[in-house]
Amino acid sequence: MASPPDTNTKRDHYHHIHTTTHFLSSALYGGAGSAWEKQVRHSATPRRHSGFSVLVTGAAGFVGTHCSLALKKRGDGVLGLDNFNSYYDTSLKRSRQKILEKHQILVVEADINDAELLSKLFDIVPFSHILHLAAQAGVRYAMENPQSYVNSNIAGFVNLLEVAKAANPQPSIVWASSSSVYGLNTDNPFSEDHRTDKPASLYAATKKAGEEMAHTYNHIYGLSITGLRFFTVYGPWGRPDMAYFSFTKDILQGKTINIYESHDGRAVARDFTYIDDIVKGCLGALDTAEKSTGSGGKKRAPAQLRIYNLGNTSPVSVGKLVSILEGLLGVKAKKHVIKMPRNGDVPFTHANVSLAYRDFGYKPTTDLATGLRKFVKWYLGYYGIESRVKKEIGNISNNPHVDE
Ligand SMILES: O=C(O)[C@H]1O[C@H](OP(=O)(O)OP(=O)(O)OC[C@H]2O[C@@H](n3ccc(=O)[nH]c3=O)[C@H](O)[C@@H]2O)[C@H](O)[C@@H](O)[C@H]1O
Repeated sequence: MASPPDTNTKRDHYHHIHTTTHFLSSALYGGAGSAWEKQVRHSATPRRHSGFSVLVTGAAGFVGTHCSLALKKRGDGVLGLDNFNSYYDTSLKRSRQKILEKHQILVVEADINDAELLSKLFDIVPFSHILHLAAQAGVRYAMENPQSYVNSNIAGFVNLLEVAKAANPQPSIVWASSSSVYGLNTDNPFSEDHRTDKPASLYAATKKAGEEMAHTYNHIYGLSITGLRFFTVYGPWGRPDMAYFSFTKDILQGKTINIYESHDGRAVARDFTYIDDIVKGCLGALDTAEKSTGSGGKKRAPAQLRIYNLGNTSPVSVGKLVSILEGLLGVKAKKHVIKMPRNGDVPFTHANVSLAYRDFGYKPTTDLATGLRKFVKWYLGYYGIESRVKKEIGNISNNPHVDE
C-alpha cells in the first residue's frame, strides 16, 4: 500500500538529475541485437495499420502515463522515457511505470539531456512522433530551484530538438507548453494571439522560451512542432505537488490549508482541466500533425508550427475547489485565507479553446465536480484510506485508460 506523498522529496532533485545524466550512458544498454534493443523495438512498434511510433518523454509522469496508455490502446507503438527524478514521490512514478509495463510499454530510465542515449533510440526506431511531456513543472518551486527549470525545460528541450532535427526521418513533435505563459495578461479568456511576453514565474519564462525555440527549429530545420498550453491539469494519478492533490491529503490529515486570494481581495481562480480531456487534445494534436520536411539536419520546405490552448473554458475559484473536496471527503477543511504570496502565481486563468476545436475537435466535457470525484475515488483507493464517503463514490467509473 502506498503512503501519502512526502513533498520534501523534491529537495535532492537537482543533485539527482545530474548524477542520473552521468550515470546513464548508452553503453549500459547493450549493443546491436541486444535484449534491450528488442524490447525498445517491440514497445515502439505500432499494432495497427499506419499506426504511429511515438517517443513519449516524461512517460512516468501524470499526463505522460495517461497519454501513453491511450496511444497504446488504439494500436500505436509507444516508447517511454523518464528520469524518475525526485521532485515528487518517486513511488507514484514507479506505480505508473508498472501499469505501463503491464500494457507492454517500456519506459527507458534516462534524462532528456542524454544526447547519446536519445540518438541511440533514434538509431533503433524511426519514430514518427515525439510527445514531449518531460519537464520541470510547478510554478512556485521555481524560486527554490531555478536551475532545474533551465536544465529540463531549456537545455533538455534543445537537446531533444537537436536529436530530432538530425534524425532521418525527422519526427513530428507535440509538446507541453503551459497556460502560465499568459502571465500578467489581462485579456480574457486567454487566446493564442494574446501577449505572452510578461511571464510571472521562471517556470512560465522557460515554457515561453520553449515556444520560441520551437519556432527556431521549425524555421531552420523544417521540424513540424505543435505546442499545447495546458491549463492546470488534474485527475487520478495526478501530481502530489498540485493544490487539489495536497489539499486532499491535508484535509484528510486535519492540517490547515492556505487558500490564496488576490491582493485586491478577489478570489483566485483556475481553468482546471480534467486529464481525459487533455489526453484527447494530445491525441488530436498528434493526429493532425503534419510530417516534418527536413532530413538529416536540412530543411526541404516550410513545416507546420502550431500552438493551442487546452483548457476547460470554465474557471473555478480555489475556495470552490476546496468546498467540492470537502463534500467528496466528508471532512471540513481547516482553511486559512491569505494573500497570494509573490512567488510567480497568477490570479486567474481562462482558456479560449476555439482554435483546438476548429483544428482537431477539442471539446472538454468534464466539469470540476465530476473530475474531482474520480480523483478522490482514485486517491482513497491508491492510498488505502477509509473515508465516510468512500462507499458512496465507490460505484462511479474511473479513468477509462488507467483501470487500476
Ligand atoms: O496551467 C499550468 O500551466 C500550470 O498549472 C499548474 O499550476 P497552478 O495553476 O499554479 O496549479 P496549482 O499549483 O495546483 O494551484 C492551483 C491554484 O491553487 C492556488 N493555491 C496553491 C497552493 C496553495 O497552498 N494555495 C492555493 O490557493 C494557486 O494560487 C492556484 O490558483 C501546474 O502546477 C503547473 O505545472 C502548470 O502546468
